[in-house]
Amino acid sequence: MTEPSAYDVIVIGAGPTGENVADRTRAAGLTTAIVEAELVGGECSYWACVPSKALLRPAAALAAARAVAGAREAAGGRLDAGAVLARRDRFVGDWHDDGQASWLESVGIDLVRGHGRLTGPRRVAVRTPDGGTRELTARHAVVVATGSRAVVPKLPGVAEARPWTSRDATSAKEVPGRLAVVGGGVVGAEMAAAWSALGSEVTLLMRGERPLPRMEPFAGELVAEGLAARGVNVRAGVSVSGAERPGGSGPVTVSLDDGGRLVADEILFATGRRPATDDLGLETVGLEPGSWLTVDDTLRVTGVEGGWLYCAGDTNHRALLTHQGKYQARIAGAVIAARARGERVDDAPWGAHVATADAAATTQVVFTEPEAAAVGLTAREAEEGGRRIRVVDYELGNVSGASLYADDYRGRARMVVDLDRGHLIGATFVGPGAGELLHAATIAVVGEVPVERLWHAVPAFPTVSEIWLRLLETYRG
Ligand SMILES: Cc1cc2nc3c(=O)[nH]c(=O)nc-3n(C[C@H](O)[C@H](O)[C@H](O)COP(=O)(O)OP(=O)(O)OC[C@H]3O[C@@H](n4cnc5c(N)ncnc54)[C@H](O)[C@@H]3O)c2cc1C
Ligand SMILES: NC(=O)c1ccc[n+]([C@@H]2O[C@H](COP(=O)([O-])OP(=O)(O)OC[C@H]3O[C@@H](n4cnc5c(N)ncnc54)[C@H](O)[C@@H]3O)[C@@H](O)[C@H]2O)c1
Repeated sequence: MTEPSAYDVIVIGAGPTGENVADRTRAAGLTTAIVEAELVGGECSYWACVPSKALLRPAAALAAARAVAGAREAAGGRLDAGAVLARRDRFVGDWHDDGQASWLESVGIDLVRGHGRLTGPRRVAVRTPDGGTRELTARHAVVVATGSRAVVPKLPGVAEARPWTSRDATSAKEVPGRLAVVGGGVVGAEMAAAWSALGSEVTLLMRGERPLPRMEPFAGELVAEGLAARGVNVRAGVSVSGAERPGGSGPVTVSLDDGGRLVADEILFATGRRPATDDLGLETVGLEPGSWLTVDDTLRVTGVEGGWLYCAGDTNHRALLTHQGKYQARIAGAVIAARARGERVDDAPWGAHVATADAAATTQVVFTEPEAAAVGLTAREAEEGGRRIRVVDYELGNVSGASLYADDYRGRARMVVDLDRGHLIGATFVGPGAGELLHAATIAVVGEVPVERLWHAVPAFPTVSEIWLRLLETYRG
């Protein structure tokens, strides 16, 4: 038997999070191996963020031109679905990871291809593609960054009906004639928007009243209106009870709990995620296989003796977003390096070694038409957390910059101010291009900038950012 390869740090999973942890630990001088079972770059690069945004962007560009008289007349045609899919394919490198793998090599991170499993404290065994096993040991830390997988509910006939998950919805090579989308979360809303723009007849089936239930209610309302205006049949308050695709081919018949039926060519389940931890050897270190891993603010998994196990990205369930995973990765890399060198860990809120923003300032942009962008707490979350708040709303269409940006611009903004602390703790912007308004709000929340000081941050005329002036004027009364 060959000796295990010894590293300072082993990262399991080379998605955006794993790559960034490895980059930080090797930059700190720690020898680092990264284990990847599929493609370096992870779900985000090949079956999630990147292909979904590549599918959505052409529709947004066309909608932007159509929203301006004069340009509208030049933008009368339909999207070229073939060209959109080809552009998506280029963005995902045709599902090859050579570029990302050679970047790992160029910076001195060892890539071990195969499925990684913990076999005990600081030990990882990798089942390699040639059927062999490689044993690795870590002097300082093992980091789990294995991400998450789509959940498909166990309903009668659904598995046999070969449903789409987000992987199929982002990698499909043809536009289905009719697409049923189950679930009104972010994946459901974005994929309904993308495929309807590409020519599918889309029905969005949601259990709740509106899409995007985690955002301010007006976000879901405006996004539902936007989807309906673009031809999506948005059906609220309905649950799927089963599906049937006789012989596994041809159209799928979807049964609904109100007794109704729906026939589609494909059915997408966009019904949430589960952690990719079921075959990870968690039981060998006293943890529950298949569970989300609980971490402290330094990203160290709680309840593991010796404190050598870390978890960042989707798998810790703090915020299932690429940019938050990468933020956690930067923090985890710094913490592991500090502990390895025996340095003091700066774990006060907003310190160098804690992911404080996960709880206080998570950001998200939903790339529907209109876009919905949010940072920090919603009014409801703030109230449930016992904060004394003031909520200020303003119609984005009443800002001159917005009316120049698009005719009949429709959108809304909200800021949530903590009255005891005197600064923003949340903000939401919904409207065409609203995603680009978000970072100013993020800086105000993270910087805890007093509202009175924001009065001196003068937005340029005539930009949509003048929304800030209007929100502050409304706040002052
Ligand atoms: C359709 C869709 C669109 C999205 N759009 C956005 C967006 O626009 N913006 C955004 O911020 N977020 C978006 N997300 C969320 C985003 O994709 C995830 O938050 C992100 O991918 C998480 O990164 P990660 O590195 O934690 O995990 P992943 O990207 O899932 O990477 C984990 C990696 O670990 C590997 N792995 C798993 N188990 C093992 C093992 N045992 N051994 C070796 N390797 C293993 C996997 O193969 C994978 O490569 C989207 C998600 C979906 C589904
Ligand atoms: N632009 C972005 O930032 C972006 C885009 C896509 C995904 N993501 C991230 O990926 C994660 C996964 O997204 P998602 O949309 O799959 O999950 P989600 O948890 O956001 O939404 C899933 C939705 O499905 C519903 N649902 C669950 N079971 C159901 C059932 N049996 N029938 C009907 N509805 C059901 C839930 O009520 C929920 O509204 C999210 O946390 C999101 O943050 C981000």
